[in-house]
Amino acid sequence: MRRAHTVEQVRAAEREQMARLPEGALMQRAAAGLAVAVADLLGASYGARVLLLVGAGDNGGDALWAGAVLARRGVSVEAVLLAEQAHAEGLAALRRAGGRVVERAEARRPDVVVDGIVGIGGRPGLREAATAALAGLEDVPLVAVDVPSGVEVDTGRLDGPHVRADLTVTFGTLKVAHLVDPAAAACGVVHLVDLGLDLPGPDVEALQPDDVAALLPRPDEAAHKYTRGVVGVRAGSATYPGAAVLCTSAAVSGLAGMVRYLGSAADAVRARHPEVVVAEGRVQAWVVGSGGDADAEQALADALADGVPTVVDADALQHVRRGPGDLVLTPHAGELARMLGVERAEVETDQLGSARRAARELDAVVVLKGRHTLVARPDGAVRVTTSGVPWLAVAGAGDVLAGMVGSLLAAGLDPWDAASVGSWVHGAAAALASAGGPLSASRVADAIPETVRRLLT
Ligand SMILES: NC(=O)C1=CN([C@@H]2O[C@H](COP(=O)(O)OP(=O)(O)OC[C@H]3O[C@@H](n4cnc5c(N)ncnc54)[C@H](O)[C@@H]3O)[C@@H](O)[C@H]2O)[C@H](O)CC1
Repeated sequence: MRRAHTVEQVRAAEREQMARLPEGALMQRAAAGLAVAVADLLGASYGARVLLLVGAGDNGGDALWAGAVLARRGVSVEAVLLAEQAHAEGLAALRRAGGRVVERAEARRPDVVVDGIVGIGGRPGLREAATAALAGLEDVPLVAVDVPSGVEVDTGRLDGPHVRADLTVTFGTLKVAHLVDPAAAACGVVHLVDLGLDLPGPDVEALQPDDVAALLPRPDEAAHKYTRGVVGVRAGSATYPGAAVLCTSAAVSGLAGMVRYLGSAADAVRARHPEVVVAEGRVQAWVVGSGGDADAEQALADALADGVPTVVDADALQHVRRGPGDLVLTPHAGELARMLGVERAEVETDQLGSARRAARELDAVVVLKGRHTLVARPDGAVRVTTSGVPWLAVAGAGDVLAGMVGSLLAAGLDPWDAASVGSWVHGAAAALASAGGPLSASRVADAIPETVRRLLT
């Protein structure tokens, strides 16, 4: 499990650790890890050029101390100071090692830029001096210290100009901005340097393959189709029969024991999946709404009347009301904006806050689909899905996700586990189906069994 903590949690843990260590030891650990990461990026150190952009605080101190380590390895290190003051010990160390402080205008073109402007002490946006210093370096590989300067660390929001990093070297623990978009997309590859911090429970977390494997349902020796769970699908319409096929393609991928389908696309579903039972009957979970069009409201009412966990997708989402029952809602940003009565841009800017608000207000698990899909629980717990690929942004992908989550609900996972495991497998199946290239939603559904096999063997 990857865990991300808030600035307050990190600072408290750092204070505890600093009390146990000699003065400055934590920063030395951080700087040493940063220097190794930059050296790896440079390849050959000797004669390479590194430009440090240094802010007023300890984030700049990390950069200066790392610069001193690199300078002792033969790297040509120059530092541009962007504030009235800079970390005194770090500055002295850099100069002792042969590094130079220069004005931006006289700095030589570097092989790597190190963003030590601000870290977890920064407010969102960039000041004029930072923006000016970054100008002209857009095509130079950039390493952010702790977090890219200008992002909102605890929410993942991007309010104003910010640094876009190729690599972010962070310390002690991940921060929320490393996992939650849109800030996560500005971090590049995130490398964590361990500081030995004693940390509380995380603010957000990201399932890893071993976590998913541990949560996936497996049939035992006595299993039969009913003990493995029956998932019902009420999806598709005369306008969108294909959504029913895609939704059942994922539901029938083998994680539940049986799939029932009720709706107007029965012929298309049966033709593609003869194992799907097109008849009324008991189910342990429903999936409603994918391609539902005008049928969605009645389909939702009929499904909710059964009082079983229900995935609500697409056209059924607008009919959801807060109420009893284990609901998993699977909106994209536009659908969530309509549900919350806000602009789409607000949801895209504050994905974490929007997902948490909807989960709390509707008393449901909310899956806010995106590059890093968020899975929010009514109590505020959030998991981030990092297994996907940009190629997954295709029509029908949401239909497949809904069917996937429904099958896990029917198999007995609780709504948060079903939604976060389903989202993770959905992303991983897309990565497998993509293999670096384009894909269709059908191929994602087809890749689910192999994705699960690779997790379980
Ligand atoms: N404390 C430790 O043991 C360790 C800290 N590490 C590094 O320290 C930074 C956090 O340092 P801090 O001094 O608290 O804040 P910053 O350096 O992030 O910010 C400094 C300063 O900058 C001003 N400021 C705020 N917003 C902006 C802005 N948008 N633009 C420019 N300047 C801004 C404000 O005055 C701030 O106080 C942490 O990220 C680590 O890099 C070590 O890594 C680990 C040990």
